[in-house]
Amino acid sequence: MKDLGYLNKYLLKYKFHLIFGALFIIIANFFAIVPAVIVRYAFDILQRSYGIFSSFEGFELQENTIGIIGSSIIILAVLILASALLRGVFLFFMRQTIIVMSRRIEYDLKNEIFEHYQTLPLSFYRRNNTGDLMARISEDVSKVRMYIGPAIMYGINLFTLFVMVIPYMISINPTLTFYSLLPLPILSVSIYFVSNVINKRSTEIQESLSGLSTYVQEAFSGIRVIKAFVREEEVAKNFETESVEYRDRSLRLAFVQALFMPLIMALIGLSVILTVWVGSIQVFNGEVSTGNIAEFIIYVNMLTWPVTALGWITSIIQRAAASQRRINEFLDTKTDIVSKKNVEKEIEGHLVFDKVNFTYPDSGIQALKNVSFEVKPGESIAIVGTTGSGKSTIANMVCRLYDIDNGKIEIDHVAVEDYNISSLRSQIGYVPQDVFLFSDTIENNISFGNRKMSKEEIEKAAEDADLLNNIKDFKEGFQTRLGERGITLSGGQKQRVSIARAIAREPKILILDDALSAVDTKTENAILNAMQRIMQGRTSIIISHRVSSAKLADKIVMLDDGRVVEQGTHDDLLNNNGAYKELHDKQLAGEEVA
Ligand SMILES: Nc1ncnc2c1ncn2[C@@H]1O[C@H](COP(=O)(O)OP(=O)(O)OP(=O)(O)O)[C@@H](O)[C@H]1O
Repeated sequence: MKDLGYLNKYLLKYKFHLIFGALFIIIANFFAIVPAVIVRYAFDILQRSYGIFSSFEGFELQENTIGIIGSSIIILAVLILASALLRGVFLFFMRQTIIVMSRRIEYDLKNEIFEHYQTLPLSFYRRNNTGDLMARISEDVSKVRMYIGPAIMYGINLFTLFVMVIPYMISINPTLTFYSLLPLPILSVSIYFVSNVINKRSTEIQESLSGLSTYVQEAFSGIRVIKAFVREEEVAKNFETESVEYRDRSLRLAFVQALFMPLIMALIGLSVILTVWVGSIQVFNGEVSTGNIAEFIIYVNMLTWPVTALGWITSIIQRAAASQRRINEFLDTKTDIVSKKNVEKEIEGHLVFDKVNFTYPDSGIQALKNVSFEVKPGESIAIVGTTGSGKSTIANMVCRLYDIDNGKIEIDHVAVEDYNISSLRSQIGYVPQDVFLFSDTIENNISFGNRKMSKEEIEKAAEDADLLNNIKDFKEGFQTRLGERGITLSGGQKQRVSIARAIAREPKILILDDALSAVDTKTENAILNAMQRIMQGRTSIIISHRVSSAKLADKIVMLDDGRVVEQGTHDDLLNNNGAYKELHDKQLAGEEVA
């Protein structure tokens, strides 16, 4: 319950919805009670009039009596209709205030969680899988909404109806009240247990369903591999196993759900029987009228749903509390990547790594060991090395996606931790190793870093990334959609869109993390030459496996197992006859053979 306290700020925000909602519930309940009282009057009028009617047996006056009784009943019927109508109007207002409030809070909460997600560091995303992140923002928020909406609404309804009806019933006859309400607590407790079983089974079904959809999604994403390895039959068999589990769980749920209504009906029936039985005895004792029995039956029916709802509300609140606890867990996770001094300035791009050590927090792998190098503004540096030697880690450090263990990383003599993070990142153009493009147009993908880019700027970026000719070949040019419902680019084309996106924002530091691995050496050289213009006046970090990319850089750093083993110009390193020369000769020989 404590966890749900987090939502109080939202309830406060929408307090007027809540207050008016409660008011409308009270008014609607008032109009629900009125017909019961009218029915009692009608019954009593009928009973008394029957005596008068019989005494006029054989007289003309008997006809008139029928007329008088008939018109009184019609008036009462019109009053009942009017009450029902007014009740309906106020029930409409009740939902329009409280359910609307719950939908607004749901919207606010989703936005709050999403915005919070965006502030969290990469390590958070490595610890938690996407499914978990999605579940909290969709399923958990929906469960919480059930508390803010239906649970609160039916809770207030139950409370006001009890306060209004039960004292009134007791004032008429306490004994009859006791017997007619006797089955209701049993109803409430049974509903609580039944709805708990329903919830448990629904959750199981949800899990099966998400397992099933993850399986289908992966099967279709990897359809090429499945077909190439002729695994269709096995995949279909696995799908069937998952489906069978889903079907069986659904059937188990259907069984419990089928119990729900009969249980309610049986207990209501019991209440009615008790009311009629105990009521009749009291009519004979002269303690109540027959009208009172009719009135009590209506009250019992009126109280049944709220009492049923009590069990249901309790289980909704429990589930909402569990969901809110999970949401709070994420909301309480704060990013540890915060700026120390919030320095916001235009950088020139003087980058210094000084004895930097870094260990990935989740894997415990020390990816950088005592790494030192310097790049002057406008210079280019190539970082080469074997797989897993720590090249991409250097890019992560410059963008401050992680904080280093010790040592110093400075840009323009200011430690990276002191920069305002958004300001720093917005001046860096990063082409990651695993290209990620959005399912959007090519134009929007290129202008992603700065939506206010002009058409000319976007075209220029595409030209510099050697992409313009490809785009011109597409029927819709820059408006061509990529991804699921669009076209599929080749690996090299994707890399070039990613490069265009990075250079379009005119960054001060440009990082190409193995950005040309999917293009041939000829295209690689063409792109790098075209990029000379862009790289001018910018600090460029070119991370590569290939010596052909590295040799264009002003300086080369050779990494091995997280350590700098050599650094200098291409010629220096060739003269050194060390690891770089060895890599160079190997790749040259490879190219000649090819
Ligand atoms: N996010 C991460 N969490 C934990 N460990 C990581 C993470 N990223 C990389 N590592 C580990 O850190 C080491 C350096 O990885 P890095 O990606 O920097 O290598 P790389 O030189 O770029 O390799 P490649 O050329 O294959 O891309 C590797 O041993 C890798 O397993």
